[in-house]
Amino acid sequence: MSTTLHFHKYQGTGNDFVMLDDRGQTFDIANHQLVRFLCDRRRGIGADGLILLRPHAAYDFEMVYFNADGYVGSMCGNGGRCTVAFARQLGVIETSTRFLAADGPHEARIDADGTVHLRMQDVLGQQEVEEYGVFLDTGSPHLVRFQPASTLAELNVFAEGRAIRYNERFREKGTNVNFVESPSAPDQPWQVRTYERGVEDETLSCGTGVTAVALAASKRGASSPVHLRTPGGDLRVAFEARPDGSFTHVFLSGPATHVFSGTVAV
Ligand SMILES: N[C@@H](CCC[C@H](N)C(=O)O)C(=O)O
Repeated sequence: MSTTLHFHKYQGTGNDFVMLDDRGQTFDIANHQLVRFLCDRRRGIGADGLILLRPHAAYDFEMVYFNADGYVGSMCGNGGRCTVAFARQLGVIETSTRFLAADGPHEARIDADGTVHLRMQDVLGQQEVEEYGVFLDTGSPHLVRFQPASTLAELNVFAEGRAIRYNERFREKGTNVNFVESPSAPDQPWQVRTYERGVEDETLSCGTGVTAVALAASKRGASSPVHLRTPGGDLRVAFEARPDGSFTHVFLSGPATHVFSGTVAV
C-alpha cells in the first residue's frame, strides 16, 4: 500500500539533502532502498544525502545522516549546518543548539543573515599517505591532494577520485578525496573539488572535506579562518592548532538554505 512522505529539501553550498522531521521516529533506517529512491535525481526527489531529525533526551535533537547509496554515513558537515537551519524552521531551536551526530555532540549557532557556524569534533593531526597526499578524519575520512596551479578546473575529479577511493589502500572503508589548488594571491581562497564516498561522484561541496583541506593547508601557510571556494560556493573554517599537531575549536561556517518542501508517494 502506498503512502506519502512530507519532506524538506535543503542545500549548503550546493551539497543537497532530503530532510525529514522524524521526531515520531517512524522512519525505517534499515530501508536502504527507500533512501536510495528519495535521493535518486531522476526517479525520486534527488539529493547527495538524506537526514533524519530525531528527538534525544540529552540534546536538542539527533541528526541521522544517510549517503545517497542508502546507508547510514559518518558525519556530514554541510548536512549538519542544514539540519541546524531545519531545526530552527521547525521551531525546535532558536539561534543556538547542541545536537548529536554520528561522530558525537556538536554545538552550532545561526547568525541573523542565516550563516550557520558548526563546531566540528577535535581533529587528530594529519597522516602522510605516501604518494596519495595527506589523510585526516574530520568526522568523515578525507584524503587531501594539493594540485599544481591552474590545473583544478580541468581535472577529471570523478575518474581521479574514484580510482583512489577504490584502490588497495582505501577500498575497504573508502575515503572522500579532495583536490586542492592554493590561492593565486593572498586575498584569494583555497579552491577545492571533492569526490564523495557514498555518493560515488563529485559533489558541489563537502563540509567535512573543506574542513580537512583547511587543516592540511595550515601546514602550508594557511591561517585561521581559512576561506575555501568550492563549485557550490564559499565556506570558512576556523581552528586552533595544538602543539601536538591536533586541532581544536574547529568551526565550519557557511549558508544553509531551505529550497522547497513537498510530499512524495512511497
Ligand atoms: N558531504 C558531506 C560528507 C558526508 C559523508 C561522506 N559522504 C562520507 O561518507 O564520508 C559533508 O558535507 O561533510
